Order: sequence, then C-alpha cells, then structure tokens
Amino acid sequence: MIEVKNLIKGYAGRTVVDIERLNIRAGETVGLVGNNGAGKTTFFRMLLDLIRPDGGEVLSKDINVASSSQWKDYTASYLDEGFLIDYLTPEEYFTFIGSLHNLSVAHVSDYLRQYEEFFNGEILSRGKYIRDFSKGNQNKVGIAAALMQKPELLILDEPFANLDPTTQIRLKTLIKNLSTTQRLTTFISSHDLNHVTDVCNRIILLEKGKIIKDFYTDENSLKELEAYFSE
Ligand SMILES: Nc1ncnc2c1ncn2[C@@H]1O[C@H](COP(=O)(O)OP(=O)(O)OP(=O)(O)O)[C@@H](O)[C@H]1O
Repeated sequence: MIEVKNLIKGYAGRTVVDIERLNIRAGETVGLVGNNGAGKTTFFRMLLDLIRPDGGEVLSKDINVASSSQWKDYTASYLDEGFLIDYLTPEEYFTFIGSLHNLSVAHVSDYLRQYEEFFNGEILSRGKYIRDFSKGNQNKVGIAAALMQKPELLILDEPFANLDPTTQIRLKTLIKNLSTTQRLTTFISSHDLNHVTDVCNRIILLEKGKIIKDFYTDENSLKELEAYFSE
C-alpha cells in the first residue's frame, strides 16, 4: 500500500530523514519508534505531502503522494492540534469534517454514538470551543474526526500522549478492532513501547532518520526494544 524509495529530507544541511526503501502492506499496523528528533514526524509529514522531500518519493497505492490527490480519499491522519479548528465546538468540527465527506448532520451524530465510551463524557455537549479542551481531549476529537471518513490508511503521531490510562486502553482496543474488522493499515508513532508493541504487528525503529530495525512483533519485542533504548 505504501512504498518509500530513497526518501531524503534535511534541515540546515543536516539530514533528518534518510529512508532507502520501505514497503508497507495493506492491513499492517506499523509502530514507528525512535528518540526525540529521530525523524518520525518529518517522515509522517512527507507521507501526507505536508512537506516535500529533498529527494526520493512516497508512493501510496503506486502513485506519488506529491503528484496526485487520490490518496486523500482513503487516508486519514491526526498529527497534532494544528489539524483542528480552534474556534469551533467539537460538534461543529465533526459536522464540518462530515460535510467534507458528504455526511449529513444526522449521520454525523449517529456516527459519534460509537465513540461515547472513548469520549468518556468529556467531549460532546460541553458548550466549549476546541481551544479550551485539554490536549488529551483535543486528541480524542482529532482521532474520532479522522476515522469518520472510514479510511483505509490511518496515520497517528503519538496518539497515546496526553491521554489518561483508561482512554489509552480504549484507543488500543479501537485500533485493534479497526485493523481486524476493516483491515485498516495504520502508522502510529509512539514513545510508549508497551502500547506500541501491544497494538502494532510491525515495529520500525528510526535513529537519526534511518531505519535501523524493522521487525514483526512477537512476545520478545518489548524486551528487545527496552534493551535497545536502555543502552
Ligand atoms: N521545520 C523544521 N526546521 C528545522 N528543523 C526541523 C524542522 N522540522 C523538524 N526539524 C528537525 O528535524 C529533526 C527530526 O524532527 P522530528 O520532529 O521529525 O522528530 P521526531 O522523531 O518526531 O521527534 P519527537 O519524538 O521529539 O517528536 C529534529 O532535529 C528537528 O529539530
């Protein structure tokens, strides 16, 4: 589904992403791990054509994301609160995103019912603008809105950060369900090795922009990653 070839990005003469080759098959749940500054967000931004690489390409279903918009029909993402609209309430934001996908107001409120548990009573009917929510609650709005288009590919940057433990577990269950029932392909970056090994079937370890490990998760993965990061 995703093919990366000789992808290079640098800032101020320093290479921050340098991925020679990477193939992600449909249905994979891929966890991207790496210390601060490893290049995870920069890589995601190139997957979404938010920034252009200095060299190489990202192909989504064989088409370069920088030369076509076709990938936008089946790709959803939430990288940060910049994806939200501060002066809307969550309801207004969901309605707006729904309208982009030709969903009626009734359809959107019906859709939101399945997220009642995930929202934990903190998102809807609060009479607050998105800017007044905590970062964790903003995350919930962004993730639920991203999933509204029933994507085939989902890209989430540190989705567990700022979420309370209950919501972290609910989010893992949500992603696992989507992956099995809808064969969703997912890219998740995370500093939480526990969560990422629990939810992902493949882990990619990035260091200074390069892939230095790429493996399918098994019962030893968490220990191996912990050993790597404690060196
Ligand atoms: N717009 C920019 N201008 C200059 N340097 C940048 C820019 N964006 C990213 N960088 C640098 O590129 C490197 C990779 O950053 P990136 O945010 O992709 O890492 P990351 O793995 O997502 O880190 P973190 O875990 O801290 O979120 C960092 O050194 C960062 O300072």
